[in-house]
Amino acid sequence: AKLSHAAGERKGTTIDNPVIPGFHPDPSICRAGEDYYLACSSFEYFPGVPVFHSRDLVHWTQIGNALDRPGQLRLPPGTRSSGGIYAPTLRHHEGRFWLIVTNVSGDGNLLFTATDPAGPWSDPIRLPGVHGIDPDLAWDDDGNCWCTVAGVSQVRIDPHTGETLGEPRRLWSGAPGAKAPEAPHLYRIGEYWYLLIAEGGTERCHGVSIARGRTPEGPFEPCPANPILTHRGTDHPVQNTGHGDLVQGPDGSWWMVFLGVRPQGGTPGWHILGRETFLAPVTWVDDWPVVGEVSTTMASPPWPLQEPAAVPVRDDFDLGELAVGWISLRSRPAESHTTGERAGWLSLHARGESLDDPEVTFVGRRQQHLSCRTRALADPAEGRGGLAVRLDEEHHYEIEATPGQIRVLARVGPFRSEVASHRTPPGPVVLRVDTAVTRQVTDARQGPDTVTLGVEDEAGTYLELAALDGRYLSTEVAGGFTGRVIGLYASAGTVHFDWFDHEALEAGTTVPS
Ligand SMILES: OC[C@@H]1O/C(=N\O)[C@H](O)[C@H]1O
Repeated sequence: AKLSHAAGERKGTTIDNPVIPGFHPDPSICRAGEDYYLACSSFEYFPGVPVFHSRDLVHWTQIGNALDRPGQLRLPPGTRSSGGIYAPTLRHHEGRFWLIVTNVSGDGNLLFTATDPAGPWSDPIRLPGVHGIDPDLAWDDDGNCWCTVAGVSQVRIDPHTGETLGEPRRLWSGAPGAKAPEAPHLYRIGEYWYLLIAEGGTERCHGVSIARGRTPEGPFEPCPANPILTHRGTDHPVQNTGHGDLVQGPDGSWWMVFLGVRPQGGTPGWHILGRETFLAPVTWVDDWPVVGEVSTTMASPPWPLQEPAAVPVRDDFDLGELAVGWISLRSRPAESHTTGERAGWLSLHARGESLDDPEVTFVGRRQQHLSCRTRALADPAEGRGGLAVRLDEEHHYEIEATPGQIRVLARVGPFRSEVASHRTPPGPVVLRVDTAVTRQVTDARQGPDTVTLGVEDEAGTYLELAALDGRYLSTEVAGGFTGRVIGLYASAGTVHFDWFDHEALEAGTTVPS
């Protein structure tokens, strides 16, 4: 089942940015005819490397995950949160799709190919001679394949065998003293080879710079206007902008996808959805790219937009397999996640004893809306489990059901607490989590949002059990490279879930603070 994102709705002549909201960082994009494909990093989550399709660069539908077999994606239990799969590069060359990515939790740099980006992708081609993260692929007219990595260095490889051909060479590494030159992408555009990089690190100082040369190996001269994109030192609503990739639009114009965050609340601002995928127009001056204005509402590209079908609010697990947008932690053993054991229900069998455990049976969706409501019908008769908002093993809030009892639990760093407890009649129960962004910031100490957790009785009457400050489930507090994932878990025995609702809450929907 495909998951399409209603981002970028056309209101008059504007579209919304980010074009792929929620934790979709390190976007890499390629064009194949009239189709666009985009891949993102995925860290400790399985399946890995979500792949999206678009015909208009504005509306993106997730069509699969490139790494959806254990043989492709090994994330052993020791894989730390924000370890695992770092930034990918996705390219289309000679009728084939190529994906190169780093698994920093063991396997290093890996190359995958496919004829259809929705999958299946190949088993990994290992690249033992390629050292460094953020590997890029580019081919020259002589058929040489150049692999460039963060730092920035480059080596010629045989993409069919993974063999490195020749010694790695250092290339241009950004402005003198630039921190963390990474996310290199090499392009042949017109008479130049361009080397695009990110620098400054993926936080508030992030930016994009570029250099050009006459050959894929350089030498490269830096653009006098570097960085060509950064919001460092500004109070722009979109921060941490960087890690870009260039693409040509249907009309030949140029565009950049890149990551950014939307801090909420008072000062310094906390981002809760992770690093999201944004789009910006690019024009050329003296054969140098100039990135257009970045905003959360931008002028619509000058071509017809192709809006996909809206994402259904309810997933009722009737499809016999989980939709592509569902992600689990590090692995998804068939025996712990079943759809069909109880017809039309998702059955989760516990492994770890709580969300503190890297092996916990958890399956969730990336939170994509600043304000949203998530509900699920859970039957805890044979176990213990519920609905959680997770950032990592040390930062999560959950509402947990056992037969006849509901508890709200919170873990923030070293602190664990049972925030609330409530007796319920035996049988299935509707669990609910709302997140509501702080709209009116009247006090700099206000957090980004409020997370409320509660239950609905048979009549649908909602009983709120806890309202928690969302800053503790933000990257500014927890660190890391990911964003919130809202999902279902079992921490003992078996818990069955009949359905899962996830929907945006209208702006201004208030939940008590
Ligand atoms: O997103 C994970 C890594 O973080 C980075 N920059 O901060 C690299 O470009 C990504 O590979």
